[in-house]
Amino acid sequence: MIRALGMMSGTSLDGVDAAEIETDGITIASFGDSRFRSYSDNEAAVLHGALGRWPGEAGVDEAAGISVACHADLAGEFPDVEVIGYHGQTLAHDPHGRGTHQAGDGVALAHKTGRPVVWDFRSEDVRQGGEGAPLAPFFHWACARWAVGAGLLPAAPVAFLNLGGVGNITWVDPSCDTPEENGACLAFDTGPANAPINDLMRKRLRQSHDSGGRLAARGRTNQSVLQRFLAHPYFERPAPKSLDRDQFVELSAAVEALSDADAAATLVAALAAAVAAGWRWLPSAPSTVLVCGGGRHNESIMSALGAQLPANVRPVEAAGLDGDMLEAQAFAWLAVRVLKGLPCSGPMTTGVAGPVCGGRISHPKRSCA
Ligand SMILES: Nc1ncnc2c1ncn2[C@@H]1O[C@H](COP(=O)(O)OP(=O)(O)OP(=O)(O)O)[C@@H](O)[C@H]1O
Ligand SMILES: CC(=O)N[C@H]1[C@@H]2OC[C@@H](O2)[C@@H](O)[C@@H]1O[C@H](C)C(=O)O
Repeated sequence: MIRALGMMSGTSLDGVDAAEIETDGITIASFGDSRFRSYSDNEAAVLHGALGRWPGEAGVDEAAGISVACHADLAGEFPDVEVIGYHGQTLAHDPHGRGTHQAGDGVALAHKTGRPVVWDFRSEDVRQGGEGAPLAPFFHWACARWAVGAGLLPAAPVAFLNLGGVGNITWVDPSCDTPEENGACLAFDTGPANAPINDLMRKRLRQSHDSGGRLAARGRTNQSVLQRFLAHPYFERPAPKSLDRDQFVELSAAVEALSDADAAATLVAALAAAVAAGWRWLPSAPSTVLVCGGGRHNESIMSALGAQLPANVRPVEAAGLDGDMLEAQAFAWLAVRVLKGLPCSGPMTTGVAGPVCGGRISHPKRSCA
């Protein structure tokens, strides 16, 4: 077993999650400590300013520097880990065009932390024709197996719905022995999740998010905005498929004329309707949807999902897991898979032709005695 630290800074741009697990890259032996470090206003402003940019473009080096500094800070709080899985900050994602761009530098992080760093998890999948995202699905398989083993889930297909800046869903059959085998997983990004809500709150009310979904709870969904949103061709595309953070900019533009509460309510309804629109791509209807990511703290989102999905909608804590740290844990687990040469994605998670290992391994500089 290897003690690994995973660090994830997601598309909601709120900060960096760090979590430790012990694993052989297949089984989860134990979950360890975790921490969150939020971005300062200045860091968040620089990262927001660099969204949509590619390596070499203005602001990208500064964003990468912020990413390395924040991650090095956090890693210092986990002195016992043997390897670090470092996702980096996604600034742009265009898998069938310019590629995928996670700002950061694993070489610099390895030097700063003195630990081997596994990073650049998505590029190889994209290079081989895949979406490069989502990558947490194989870990969802490991979590489902862990929860079944602990008697917290029945050995039946279940879905994990992650609500970060963007939403992504994984259908998992925990009776499969490997995540890459046919029929084990099916995954895709569902649509926008917290990113447009956060953007609305920041722009109109100078708040980072709609705490508890209280603003949305006071509003009414604008049906014509919702119907226009659902006419987007993305929903007709079969899975696997992935999204860039701001691929649905027209949704944010469409709520501009609405009151604060109606705009928030409409964005929540759009999130839930997007998940419901993706339901048809699942191999079978799961009886339970386990929700992870910050969106599960938004009660308006949870009740909209409960109303729209033909399944029990529960926070992932119902299966003994930590919904705030699942993605960071995923990159710890994936780092160990990369070290062992095991695949991190496959045809049913990113649409790539065959299983892909991906990731780069950077070692700290050795000083000469
Ligand atoms: N108490 C809360 N009430 C409402 N929303 C919340 C609450 N806590 C967190 N959130 C939402 O969840 C977001 C953070 O979610 P999370 O940490 O899962 O995102 P991420 O890791 O950036 O995303 P991604 O999955 O896209 O990589 C916040 O920006 C906010 O929008
Ligand atoms: C390109 C990119 O960073 N995508 C993120 C984003 O945030 C959620 C969703 O879109 C998912 O596809 C992915 O993150 C998670 C960790 C994943 O790869 O599974």
